Amino acid sequence: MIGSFDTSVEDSLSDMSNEVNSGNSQTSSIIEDGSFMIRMFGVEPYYISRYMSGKDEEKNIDKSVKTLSTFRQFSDIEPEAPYIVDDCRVPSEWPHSGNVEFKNLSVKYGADQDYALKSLNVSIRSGEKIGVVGRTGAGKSTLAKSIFRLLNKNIEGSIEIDGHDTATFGVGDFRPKLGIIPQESTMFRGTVRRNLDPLNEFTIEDMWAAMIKCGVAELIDPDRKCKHAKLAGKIVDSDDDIDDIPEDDDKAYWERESKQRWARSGLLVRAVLFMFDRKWGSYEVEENTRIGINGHLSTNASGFSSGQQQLFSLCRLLMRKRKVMVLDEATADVDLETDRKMQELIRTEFSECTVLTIAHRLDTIMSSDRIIVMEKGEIVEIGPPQELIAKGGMFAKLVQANEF
Ligand SMILES: Nc1ncnc2c1ncn2[C@@H]1O[C@H](COP(=O)(O)OP(=O)(O)OP(=O)(O)O)[C@@H](O)[C@H]1O
Repeated sequence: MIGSFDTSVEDSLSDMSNEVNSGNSQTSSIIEDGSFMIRMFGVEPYYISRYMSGKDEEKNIDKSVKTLSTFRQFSDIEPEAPYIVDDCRVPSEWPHSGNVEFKNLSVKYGADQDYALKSLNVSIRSGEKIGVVGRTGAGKSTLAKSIFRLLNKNIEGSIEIDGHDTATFGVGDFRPKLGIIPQESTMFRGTVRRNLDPLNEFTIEDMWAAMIKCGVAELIDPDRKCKHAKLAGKIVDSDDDIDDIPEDDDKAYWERESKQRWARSGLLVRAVLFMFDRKWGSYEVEENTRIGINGHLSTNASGFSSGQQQLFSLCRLLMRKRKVMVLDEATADVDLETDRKMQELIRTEFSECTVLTIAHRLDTIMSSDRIIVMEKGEIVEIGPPQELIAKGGMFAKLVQANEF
């Protein structure tokens, strides 16, 4: 996952920091021993010696000191729960149904702080779609974090998934078996492919199919040129002659294409292109473009809006369907129309999965099987949305005020 050490240590740390924030267990476990990294890269002694020798320009020194302090921050991170528990490994088929049970779950962020969740008791059936609502600070995200055991201490009670208390498993064992779209989507420096499939688990066809379903294919293939986008049949007419279309990662083709275009262009056009953009035509392989599955995202988000980044997160989840999934404000940054399409997609694609959807927007959760209404860390109402509205309680008031 942390594959960009070749670019610069600082970029990698920034990527890793994002991954940790998004709950990536693999990275968390790697950085939990920061001193190991310092030893591994020899960064601290290296920067100190450069700093002391006074040969660096001021900006390099600043960068070095910044990097050093980043390392120190990582080395201060407290190790989380064991990554793997040898005598309690996750069964290969777990979770097989997706029943989730919160039993007397209480959570605090610190020993001297108030409970953020208070004695939660709720059973969620396999395949149920649950909307979780409540005002700001009600405890919705804490509930999501608890499912992934991102809060390790000050937890009382248990969360059982298909009869197994998740606290008995190593976090590195069980987290990958569940799916999440966190509040803040993460994109990494590198190719679109790396962003969708950092562990090289999927085919190009899987990626295009997911991107088309989530409506992001056109963001990375605006001219509709990539073969697999065409093969997926939704981007261009089906009677296109696809034999002449290259593989997405056929670098030689695109270089040839680029030269041919150059050769075909008239003198005047060539002069203009030469002056303004010598790389015209180099399509899939051009550095620092986000075009095509091998297009590069030059910075973490590379010009994608936060809503578009959320759609990419949904793509990842679509490829890695899990029996239990949590969507924490996963479509909060997209417009209403796109949100509706995404909810429809979630209902059809994840029909057999248990999905907890945390949302402020009424529309996002109205078609849920049941709604959990939270207030000050407690569940104050639970039931099908229409029943709750008819009951005239807190959910009805929230709906009335459209205030989530
Ligand atoms: N990292 C933290 N450290 C200490 N307290 C926290 C932390 N994160 C959340 N809390 C507290 O826990 C309670 C529940 O917060 P939580 O983020 O779960 O609410 P929420 O319902 O998700 O809110 P929002 O709708 O604004 O996202 C709040 O009182 C909040 O102040």
